[in-house]
Amino acid sequence: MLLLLLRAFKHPDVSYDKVDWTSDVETHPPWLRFHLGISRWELYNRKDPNMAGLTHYLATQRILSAVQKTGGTQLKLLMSFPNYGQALLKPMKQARDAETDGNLFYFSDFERHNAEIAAFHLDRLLGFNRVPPVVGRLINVTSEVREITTDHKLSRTFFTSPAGNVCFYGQCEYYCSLEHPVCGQPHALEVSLAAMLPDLTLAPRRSWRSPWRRSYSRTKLAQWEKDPAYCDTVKQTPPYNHGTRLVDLIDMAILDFLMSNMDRHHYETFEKFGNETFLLHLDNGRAFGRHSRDEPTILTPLKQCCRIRRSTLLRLRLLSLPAGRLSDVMRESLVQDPLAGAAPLLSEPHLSALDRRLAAILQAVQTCQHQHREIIYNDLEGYDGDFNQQPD
Ligand SMILES: Nc1ncnc2c1ncn2[C@@H]1O[C@H](COP(=O)(O)OP(=O)(O)OP(=O)(O)O)[C@@H](O)[C@H]1O
Ligand SMILES: [Mn+2]
Repeated sequence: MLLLLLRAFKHPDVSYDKVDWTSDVETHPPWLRFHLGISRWELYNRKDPNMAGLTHYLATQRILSAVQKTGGTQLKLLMSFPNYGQALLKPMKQARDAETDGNLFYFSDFERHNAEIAAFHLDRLLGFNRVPPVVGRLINVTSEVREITTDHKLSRTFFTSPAGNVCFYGQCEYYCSLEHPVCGQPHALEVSLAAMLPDLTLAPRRSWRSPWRRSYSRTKLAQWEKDPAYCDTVKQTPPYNHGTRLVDLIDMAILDFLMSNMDRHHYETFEKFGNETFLLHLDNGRAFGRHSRDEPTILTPLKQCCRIRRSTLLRLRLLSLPAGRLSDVMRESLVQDPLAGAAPLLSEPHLSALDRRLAAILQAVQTCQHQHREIIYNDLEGYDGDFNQQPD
């Protein structure tokens, strides 16, 4: 008892927990189990019982510190928990059902916290498992950011708005100004929290420029937009000329088309796994901006290359059947998020846009099948797994 009291005295509220885990997995916190479970082919296993623990952990752990995360262009915070776990926070900036202004270019769009959450669910339902787990959480910007931050550049930007809400804007390249505040109501703010990947010193990552990157210019077209045979060149260029890299890029285009994300300029891989590994689907904040129209150019890699993984095609077909329609399984999956109680994470028009876009992908595959003989990359050879079953 005395020992406990002494420990409490030595470690007041603001400190980290004493580390008492061993090499026994049972003693590991959820974030460490997540890190140790990363494989060459996926970021997590859909059936891993730790996944529920991890999301619950992110949604409920006491926040010990909040600092701005450098790198990238928009405001993000790095949150730390008492057991040394960390999460990347993106704040709510606009109402969930606000549609991106049609006069804004994709590179001027805000990031959306609900897009980060929905992208994690969608990626998992597609069987990719390449987005770090993300949950929604209602935080108190005063007690869980302002009062605990050691980041002076961040704390300097706090203010009380004319409406009486606590707001801040931080420091970053875009939208970090008094004109674009992030505001609580008056303290409560919806955010997304993504599990942090292992530290770069432990698991260095490589960043790859997407061959189908947009020009990020109002006037310039990218090469792929001018050359219909662009994929012929890509197919001959390492690492796209070997293994699963090209079909993985096409998987990523399929995910992006479904959620209308035009901002996939780069992607990352874990260096340790070399070129034979999955692609991380990080940064989905600009997805789900518009439900009333589709952006066909996002599907260009599929249309130009006419290649698709067999497992992906089977999953897409399954999700187009009335019994397991994508919009229905997404709706069901998203209600598990803690923020779903406030309002659905994706509005109905966004959900039905998923079904419409899925039909467009299957149509594109069919068009390919009329033009080419070998479009399917058989990644299921000798595999009698569960790809024909409903995703859960
Ligand atoms: N879950 C994560 N764990 C660790 N690092 C991450 C995670 N998510 C993103 N990052 C890193 O943080 C950087 C910035 O994140 P993100 O791309 O989401 O922000 P951004 O402001 O949209 O950036 P950009 O403007 O470059 O697109 C990424 O390049 C990535 O390397
Ligand atoms: Mn981004």
